[in-house]
Amino acid sequence: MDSSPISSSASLSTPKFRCFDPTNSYTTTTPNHTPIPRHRNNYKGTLANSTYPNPLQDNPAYSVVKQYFVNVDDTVAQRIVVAKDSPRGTHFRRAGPRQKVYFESEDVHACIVTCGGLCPGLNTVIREIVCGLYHMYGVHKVLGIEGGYRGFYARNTIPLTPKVVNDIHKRGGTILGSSRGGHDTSKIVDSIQDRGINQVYIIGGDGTQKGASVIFEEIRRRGLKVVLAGIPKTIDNDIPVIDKSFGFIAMYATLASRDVDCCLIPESPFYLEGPGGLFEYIEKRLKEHGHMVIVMAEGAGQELLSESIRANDQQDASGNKLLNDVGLWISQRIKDHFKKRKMAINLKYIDPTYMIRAVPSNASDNVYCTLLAHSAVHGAMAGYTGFTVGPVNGRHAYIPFRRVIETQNKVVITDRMWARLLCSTNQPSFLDHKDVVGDENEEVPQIQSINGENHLEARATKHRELKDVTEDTREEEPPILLVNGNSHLETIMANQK
Ligand SMILES: Nc1ncnc2c1ncn2[C@@H]1O[C@H](COP(=O)(O)OP(=O)(O)O)[C@@H](O)[C@H]1O
Ligand SMILES: O=P(O)(O)OC[C@H]1O[C@](O)(COP(=O)(O)O)[C@@H](O)[C@@H]1O
Repeated sequence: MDSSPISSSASLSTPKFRCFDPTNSYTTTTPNHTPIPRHRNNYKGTLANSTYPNPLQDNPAYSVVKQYFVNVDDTVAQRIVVAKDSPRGTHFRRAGPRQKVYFESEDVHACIVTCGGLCPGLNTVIREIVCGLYHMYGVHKVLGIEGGYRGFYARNTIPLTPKVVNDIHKRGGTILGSSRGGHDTSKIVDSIQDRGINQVYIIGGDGTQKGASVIFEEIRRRGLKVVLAGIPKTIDNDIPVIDKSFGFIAMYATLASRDVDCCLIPESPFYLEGPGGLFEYIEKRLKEHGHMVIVMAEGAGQELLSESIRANDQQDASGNKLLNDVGLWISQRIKDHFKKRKMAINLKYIDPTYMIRAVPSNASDNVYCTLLAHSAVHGAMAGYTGFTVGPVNGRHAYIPFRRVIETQNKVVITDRMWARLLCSTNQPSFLDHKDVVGDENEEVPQIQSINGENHLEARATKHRELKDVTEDTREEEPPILLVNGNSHLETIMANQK
């Protein structure tokens, strides 16, 4: 029986379910204190007791593994660096196979859905959920829901077997299709209920996890014995708590490729004109090297657009704000600037969007996606529910939906990783030391989190007003490659050759 301190069996709200800590996590106050469960309300992070032996114990592939099963008491700490006598912080349930499982294999009827924007790796996750269920747990009823959330009530389904998914990880996109919008909680849960599904695997970004959380609440409200597992994907790294996700990010692509001379991201406001501005840097770089590559992440420099252009409150079907295409606007500003300075340049602007989003995943993401999928399967088989799986400080954990939807991850531009990028490109930071030092008593966040950077915005605005100070002419046309979106530079560079 599961005797985890974070899954107290003390309070039963219905005869069917055991009542659990709402976050599947707990917080300790001091190093010596016993874990204190948080919010002991009516949240249920698991179905009833796991009673069946895990079929993995008879699997020859795993019989060689010492201590293969994860102790039900094991947790993963969200904060691993803590000052003496400071709170220990939140702990999450450690992911992995349990000695006892909640479901008997033949009783499982699982389904998989992919939602939101495409991301390299979706097919790998689908493949590994199907193969994990089949080969590790002997589960043979797995259904693919086509076309995202709306597919639950409006589209077809595909039976998924290891044979069907065998090669899909070599292809981009998702074999199930995806969509934005169309989240109708009632209809989705009706469909889950009508089809007799008891394990739901939902792969998607922050919007998808929000949708999953609402479905989870409805499932609970109806008292259904259905587990819901979220697998996070994100092209823009905005899911908090987890160390990383699969997909591509302008910052990491820049760091990895070393081909980029300047990477512009929304978290780091920049300005065009005057000392320390983008134009000055472009000119310097072109004079030094004769060419340069600028990467613009989606959403970078929105604040540079005038009020009239920015007055765009449109949203996509999922409610995401539609961003303006700053890349095109900046391309024109760069051209105008150098024309005025009588310096000939040859600027090529490329917006790769789905060329990036729809490529197959790379080797490292394939392995990462496999771990995510297997962790989700182990959790679901053990009867855990309402979680997103992901690595926290390097160890996979089951993170309650609430934790991953309450905030958005951002790049912290006063962290070492952004400094590494600045160091690798040599681009200006668009900051002064005094902007960075700020309040010396301010606590450095341990994970990337939302931080108010308004002083940076103010400075960027100030510099935007500055005018050119020198005139110069050149005859050659040094090329600039401006790459927009969440860039996968290998693709871009290959397309250029
Ligand atoms: N707050 C929300 N509540 C319920 N469903 C949501 C919510 N936000 C997004 N969704 C649904 O999740 C799906 C994916 O969301 P979207 O924002 O397009 O992509 P992503 O998951 O990649 O961020 C869509 O079907 C959308 O309707
Ligand atoms: O590339 P598309 O389909 O136009 O979507 C753009 C949306 O996707 C995002 O880049 C987020 O990607 P995710 O789908 O990974 O959450 C948003 O920032 C933006 O709203």
